[in-house]
Amino acid sequence: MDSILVTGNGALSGQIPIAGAKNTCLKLMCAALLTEEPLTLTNVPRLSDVKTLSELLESLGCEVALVQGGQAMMLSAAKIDNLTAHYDIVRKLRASFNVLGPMIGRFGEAVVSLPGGCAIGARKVDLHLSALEALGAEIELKEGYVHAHARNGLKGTEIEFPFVSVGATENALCAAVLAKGTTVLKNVAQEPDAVALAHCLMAMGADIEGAGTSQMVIRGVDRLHGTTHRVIADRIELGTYMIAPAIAGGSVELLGGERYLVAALADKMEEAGIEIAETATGLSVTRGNGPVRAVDVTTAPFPGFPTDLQAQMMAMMCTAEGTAVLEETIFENRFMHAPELIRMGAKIDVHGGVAKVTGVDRLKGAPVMATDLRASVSLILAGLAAEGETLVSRVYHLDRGYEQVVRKFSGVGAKIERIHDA
Ligand SMILES: CC(=O)N[C@H]1[C@@H](OP(=O)(O)OP(=O)(O)OC[C@H]2O[C@@H](n3ccc(=O)[nH]c3=O)[C@H](O)[C@@H]2O)O[C@H](CO)[C@@H](O)[C@@H]1O
Ligand SMILES: C=C(OP(=O)(O)O)C(=O)O
Repeated sequence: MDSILVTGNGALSGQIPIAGAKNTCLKLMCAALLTEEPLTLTNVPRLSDVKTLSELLESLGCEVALVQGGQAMMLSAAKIDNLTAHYDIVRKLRASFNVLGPMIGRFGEAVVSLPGGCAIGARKVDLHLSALEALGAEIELKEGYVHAHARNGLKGTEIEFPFVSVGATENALCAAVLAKGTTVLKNVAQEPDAVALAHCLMAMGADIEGAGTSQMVIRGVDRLHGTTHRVIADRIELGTYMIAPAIAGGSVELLGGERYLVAALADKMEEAGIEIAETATGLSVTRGNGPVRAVDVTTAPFPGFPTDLQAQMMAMMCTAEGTAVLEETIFENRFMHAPELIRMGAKIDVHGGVAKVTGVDRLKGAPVMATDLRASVSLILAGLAAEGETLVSRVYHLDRGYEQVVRKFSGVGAKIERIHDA
């Protein structure tokens, strides 16, 4: 298994291009199953998750072709000949469970393994299933698989989610676009990923009102057609690289970054004393000479502070002035980076869903282990300003969500290299 070696190397300076959003792209790829016409995606991130989901779609009979060096993808679901999404692929990423909505919507039948993804909590799928049942699907759980049938097709209805779920919103939306009649989805996710999915579906002929608000009204149509859709910038990659100069010092421009994607993070970073400015080509982030102040953060659905940036924020707070309280409200087991940061000299107390981080002057490099995707990158961030060498092992987690991570960090002056396992 490869590792990444980071050596604290002082202030950063330069530009980092932000890739297309993983969590948007994966859901758009699933939506290709809704039509026999080709869906073309551009600004596709070159990530192992994209490759894994391509393999899953291919196993169903979908044709997937990458062009432009992997940055554009053509998907054709004209000849779907298998309606079972197998455990050996679905277990690798959570987003693969989102083939269920499109398959039941278009074919009235689907067998999908219960999902995997980062081990950050129980991550139930009850909301996905109850939404599909409300639309008329019969659901049975057998040997780790969801068996869904809608022999007479799905019928529009009103569904109110008890709390916000991005994945369940997206699965229900994809199932409803081809259902008979009108579906009203209440308390839906407003994450840019879910909004982008709705916009792509609308470009494919779906009739959807209210994307980006807490309620969506979907009037079912008979069929969808193909389109070309550009994947929006990855707000989590953007937020991660925004935090880099806040930890290491210096000034970095994030090309393609837009403030609305990371407003909750940008507000907190400004409160901590970091300067953020919108430029003609993206967002620039500068750490001046003053200290970084501790700021409290509570994760919440969009437009709240994203759970996917909590680990990176914790890395930033490790050397801030004062004590920061970080509260994780989305996933019950998402502080696995804390013990690793403590190995680097951080002062962190975790009790349930709350971590108290008291800033120290400097972290010290250490061998650390990546436990999940965002935890991995938080250790790299911490290593940027640590004294000596930080060796982050198990970087396969990182490859799921960060393309060309070594090139992007070293492009702004970080001392970082990938050590390939012999
Ligand atoms: C609201 C939120 O921040 N969602 C994040 C979540 O999306 P993802 O779609 O993976 O998760 P959900 O938004 O569905 O989950 C939100 C919460 O609801 C729970 N839940 C979800 C579905 C369900 O059927 N039953 C249930 O109990 C989950 O365990 C979690 O506690 O992880 C992604 C990857 O880290 C992030 O990009 C998303 O921003
Ligand atoms: C946890 C993530 O991915 P997944 O939902 O696939 O585990 C993530 O994108 O941060």
